[in-house]
Amino acid sequence: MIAIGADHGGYALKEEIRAHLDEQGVAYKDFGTYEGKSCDYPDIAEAVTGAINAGECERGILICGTGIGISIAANKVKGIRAALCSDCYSAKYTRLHNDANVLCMGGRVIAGGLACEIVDLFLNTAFEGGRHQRRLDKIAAIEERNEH
Ligand SMILES: O=C(CO)[C@H](O)[C@H](O)COP(=O)(O)O
Repeated sequence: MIAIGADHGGYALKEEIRAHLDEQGVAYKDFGTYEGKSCDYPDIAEAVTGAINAGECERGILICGTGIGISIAANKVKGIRAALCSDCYSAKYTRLHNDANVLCMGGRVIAGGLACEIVDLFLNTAFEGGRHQRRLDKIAAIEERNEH
């Protein structure tokens, strides 16, 4: 199960991605926003990352206007590795090397066709492990050391 969410800046792109996921037969849960009205991206980031950390969803897709604010918010949550992607190479390698569990995109930055290609790579590429696991362990250790 994939968690998906967007603020008003990402709403239109979220709807395009939902249609794409429906076509592909990918199961997802939509955490809003459910209309184009102004809302706050940290609330959406917290809902989607909460579903991942609760084990309800495996991975998430988050969209705001630039993708930046929502990725900053998502990366505040322990255990979340959120990657802002605007190209296919980054989407592939953030799975291979970073085991990213949240994909972030900018609804005011990229078009629907490219975004759907990015989503497919994010969902269908496996983590490589090996030396990359050592680096993820170091990221987790930073989280532990900076917990208050
Ligand atoms: O991209 C974003 C955060 O990084 C937001 O979508 C953006 O800041 C919203 O702006 P506005 O309220 O002017 O529509």
